[in-house]
Amino acid sequence: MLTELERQVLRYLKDRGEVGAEELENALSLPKSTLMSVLESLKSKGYLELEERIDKVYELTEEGRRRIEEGLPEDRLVNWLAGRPRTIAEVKAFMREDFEIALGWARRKRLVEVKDGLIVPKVDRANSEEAVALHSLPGKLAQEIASVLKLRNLVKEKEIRSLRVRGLKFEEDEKSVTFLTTELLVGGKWRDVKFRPYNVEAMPPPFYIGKKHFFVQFLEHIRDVLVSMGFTEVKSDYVELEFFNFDLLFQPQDHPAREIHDSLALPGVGKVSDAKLLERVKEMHERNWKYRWSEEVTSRIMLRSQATATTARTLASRPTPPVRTFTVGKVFRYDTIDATHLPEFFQLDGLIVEEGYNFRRLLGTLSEIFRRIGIERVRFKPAYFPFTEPSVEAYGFMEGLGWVEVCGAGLLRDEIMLAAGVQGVAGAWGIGLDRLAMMFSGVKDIRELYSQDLRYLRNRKVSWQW
Ligand SMILES: N[C@@H](Cc1ccccc1)C(=O)O
Repeated sequence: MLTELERQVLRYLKDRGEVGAEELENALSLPKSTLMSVLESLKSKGYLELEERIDKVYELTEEGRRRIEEGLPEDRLVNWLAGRPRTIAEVKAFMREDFEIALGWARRKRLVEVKDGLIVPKVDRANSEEAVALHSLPGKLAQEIASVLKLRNLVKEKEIRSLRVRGLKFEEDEKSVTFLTTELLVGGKWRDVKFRPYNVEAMPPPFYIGKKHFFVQFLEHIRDVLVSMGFTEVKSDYVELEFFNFDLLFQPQDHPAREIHDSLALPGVGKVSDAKLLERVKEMHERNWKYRWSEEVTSRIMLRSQATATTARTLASRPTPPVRTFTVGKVFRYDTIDATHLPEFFQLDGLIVEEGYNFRRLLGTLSEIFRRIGIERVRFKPAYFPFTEPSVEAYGFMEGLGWVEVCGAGLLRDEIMLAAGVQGVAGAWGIGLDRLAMMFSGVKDIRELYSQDLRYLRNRKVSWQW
């Protein structure tokens, strides 16, 4: 069965046989894309043929446009002479910079000859065929004249593509049968009807099954990696006391990270419920940093700026070693949004507390995490964090990107372990997850990780391999 549009096209073709697609487009006032799909469909059903044509047309160059206004130099020369011979000097004075061209072409075309220092016209007036041709542009040109004009840099070639539509059948094929019915079978009528063939190449409509956001998939993959290494996930709230975000982590109260332009303060205050812990932290700050520690500052609330705040809370719960916990969560920092920065992003922070844990084992733990994430080559560099000693930064090698900073880590300071009242040696680390996700998914703009555009998300994939 043909659609109404297909029938319309056939009706138009019936009287004309062959037309240009552009003509059809205008006659039926259809958008080009619609017309094209109708034509393709009719073609596949054998109603018409399509032929793409490439026509050469010519158009004026800048110079061509100027010449056509003033007249070609040789024509101007002849028309100025108006049948009378003139001296070369006179002609030069009139033609100026066009003298050579004018004389050259006029002689070649035998419009003038040069005799005894005079330029003698052989015709009274000139209007060369080139000038006539130029006036007809843009359009087609005869081969010889086209090559002359091209040589004189007066025209340039342009290709115009067009589609010719040639009708083959103009009446709709007799109706074909799609389903074999009992009636057709019993009556034997199936012998006479025409069956419509299956088109096994037809594209089915896309079917979108529900799936997780690719960034969520990535975060879950990271969780699986940590769980596979014997870690337990812990969580805490976005709204955090400065106490856990900073003080318990040995970050002094005048530390620049605590400034308003770095972390996001919230109105109101909270309370540290463990008075003894509070007392020990106060003592730790005053003894080591030598300043008057303020309980007011530590009670302020903020959007946590590092997932290490969750680690601090884990320590404050005084777990008995061995401890292996991690947290995957959002953190917040004041920042201007661009392709690589957002004021909120994800961190993975981990904690290991064990008897006899040490720095070398920490480096081993980190290498193993990265190996399981898919980063085989890791390098370490000394670093500084207020809460760890010694501290390192880890760099992972990624194809096409080189060495990329992937993590900060270290052994938690004794001061912190003492204040928290936890036995053993603790290794801690923080990994920025957004950048890793960008690298694994090939996303160039961090904002895409948070995209809610379904059309975009349907085609987004993360691969766990490089
Ligand atoms: N919290 C640190 C990373 C870190 C975590 C744990 C130990 C050492 C470093 C950051 O955000 O930069």
